[in-house]
Amino acid sequence: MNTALLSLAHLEKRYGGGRGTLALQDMSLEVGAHDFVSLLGPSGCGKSTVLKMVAGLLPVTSGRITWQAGTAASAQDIGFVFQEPTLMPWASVFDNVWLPLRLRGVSRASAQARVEEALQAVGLHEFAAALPRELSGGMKMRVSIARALITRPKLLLMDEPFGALDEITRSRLNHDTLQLWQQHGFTTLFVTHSVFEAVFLSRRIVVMAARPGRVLAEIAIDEPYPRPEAFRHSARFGAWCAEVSAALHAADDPHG
Ligand SMILES: Nc1ncnc2c1ncn2[C@@H]1O[C@H](COP(=O)(O)OP(=O)(O)OP(=O)(O)O)[C@@H](O)[C@H]1O
Repeated sequence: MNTALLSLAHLEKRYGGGRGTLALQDMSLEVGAHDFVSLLGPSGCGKSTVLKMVAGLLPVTSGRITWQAGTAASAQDIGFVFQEPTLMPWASVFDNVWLPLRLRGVSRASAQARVEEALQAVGLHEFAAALPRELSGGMKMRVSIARALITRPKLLLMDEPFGALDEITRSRLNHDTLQLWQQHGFTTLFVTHSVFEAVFLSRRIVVMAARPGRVLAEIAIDEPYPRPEAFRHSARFGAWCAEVSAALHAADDPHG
């Protein structure tokens, strides 16, 4: 694998003190530069907790998060895409994407070329003046991705970004996410409940279980990129999905 961008060592998270929920137990993971790693598991296995700790939004209870020298975990190095697009409803697509630069003091005029480039990258260059309510769910998510990438982060954190979309839009955004990832060279840490989505996208899948949140297995999806749509319908895809599903169900929780 490439040099590690980020390494998680024996991470643990307990919410609410000594007797609180053990949200994550003993998670270790190396994320390489330009890696695509998915965290896959049922609700409550601690996937969002991991992303929030990596983003520095939540303190770890124990364990360590280490960044490769020279890639300090500043907000500038990390882009975050949530399940909800979280756009400002009163602001145009352009102004939503400009926001992270604006917060850094970059004027609208100076940001123009970069915002246009980001909108072009997600296929929304004709919608710069539109308001969020004029867009479909998939288009709103594209705006959210453009906003996350506008600062050219080294690491893109995606927390179930396509879970609320219809299947066709979801497939298209899977494809476009891989294209952006290949073109721009950032690292992606992606959270999903979907075995199919994890297999289609990832170089590696971290399979997790709940109560307590923990890692069950790490599976490398040894398939070349770019991954064409035909990959989804191939026997190899089916075999990967079967392997990942088996790992996921190894810890079947009768109360789950
Ligand atoms: N702020 C909090 N306070 C207390 N418990 C929390 C908090 N946030 C999450 N938890 C608990 O920690 C565990 C892991 O939650 P987390 O949201 O990380 O899981 P997840 O795998 O992302 O779930 P989902 O797929 O439903 O988003 C769950 O049991 C959850 O109830």
